[in-house]
Amino acid sequence: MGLKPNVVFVLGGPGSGKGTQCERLSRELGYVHLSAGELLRQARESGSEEGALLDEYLREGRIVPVELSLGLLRKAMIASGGTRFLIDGFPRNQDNLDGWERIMGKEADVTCVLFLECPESVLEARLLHRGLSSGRSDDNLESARKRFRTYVETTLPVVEHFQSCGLVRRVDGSQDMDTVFANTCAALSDAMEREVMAATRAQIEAATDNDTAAYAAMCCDDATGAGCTGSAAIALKTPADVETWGSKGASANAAGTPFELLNPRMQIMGNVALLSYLRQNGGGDAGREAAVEETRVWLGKGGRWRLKHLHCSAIKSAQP
Ligand SMILES: Nc1ncnc2c1ncn2[C@@H]1O[C@H](COP(=O)(O)OP(=O)(O)O)[C@@H](O)[C@H]1O
Ligand SMILES: O=c1ccn([C@@H]2O[C@H](COP(=O)(O)OP(=O)(O)O)[C@@H](O)[C@H]2O)c(=O)[nH]1
Repeated sequence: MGLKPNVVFVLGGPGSGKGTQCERLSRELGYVHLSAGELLRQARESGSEEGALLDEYLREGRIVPVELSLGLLRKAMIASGGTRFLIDGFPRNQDNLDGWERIMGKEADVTCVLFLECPESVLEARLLHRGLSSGRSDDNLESARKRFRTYVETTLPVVEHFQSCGLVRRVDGSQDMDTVFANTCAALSDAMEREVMAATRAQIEAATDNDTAAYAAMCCDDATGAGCTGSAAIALKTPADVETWGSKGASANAAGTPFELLNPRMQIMGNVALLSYLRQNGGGDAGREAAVEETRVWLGKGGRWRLKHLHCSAIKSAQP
């Protein structure tokens, strides 16, 4: 099975700093940032037949039907080629949430919901200030107040829904930008750890399926592997490299061999993740059981996690 896209929803009142934080998170942590509002504004400008309708929705701060917003988001997700997304300003109401679950529920995993909390007075001041240069038809006092009401009435219940699922990470959005950024990074760390575990599992599954192309597609251009090859680090870039790596006995796999990752330890430093674990290969057939100590260094870049380095050392006897 391939790697499902991982999604972080970023919610908060109008002007709470969603776009500002997402832009920096995408740059520094390697996510693809998609703003539902921005995609709708682009669609409005594109001269499509929905343009006039969209203009009214945006000006009034009303939430457009999910078929439209989610259609744009889904198209942009596919076009990006990424697997790690910050989806900014969506889902904003029950219709959005139902649409997401119906259309994307099985296609993507929501790893967390980043929620920027900010009092209305701060939001209002920010939007009026943004209105001096944004050119947005909704950055005025009247629209701002309507958008805030919509946010309270329809978006907060969505946040409560995610809260009951244990997915919400709250951050005080009223602090200065650097402090908010540091707090959002901390709030995202467990979601990033889950992304890295999922990427690791997907890559090992590619190995056990002998899918060298899928394995290589998850590697950086300068990726290397070292350890039980008995030699210096070798390149791990192309499917042929992956084949060589496997033929040196590095992976101790047979096609479809089940495996377990025991005692995982992870450290995330910006867009670098370091993961060590004991891989127990099992299945019980033909004496292929073996344990391998592995360390994977992953780099979050361009909307994906890519393997930078793999070190492994086989343990001769898997059983204590
Ligand atoms: N922490 C902050 N402190 C002060 N101003 C901020 C902060 N975060 C964002 N802003 C400013 O407030 C305005 C709204 O931020 P933005 O990121 O566009 O919000 P949103 O996407 O939630 O509507 C922008 O002009 C932005 O520069
Ligand atoms: O999923 C979405 C996201 C945005 N919008 C519309 O786009 C506007 C602007 O949203 P954005 O997130 O860009 O800005 P914010 O209001 O958070 O500053 C909203 O008021 C809505 O009218 C929408 O209908 N559906």
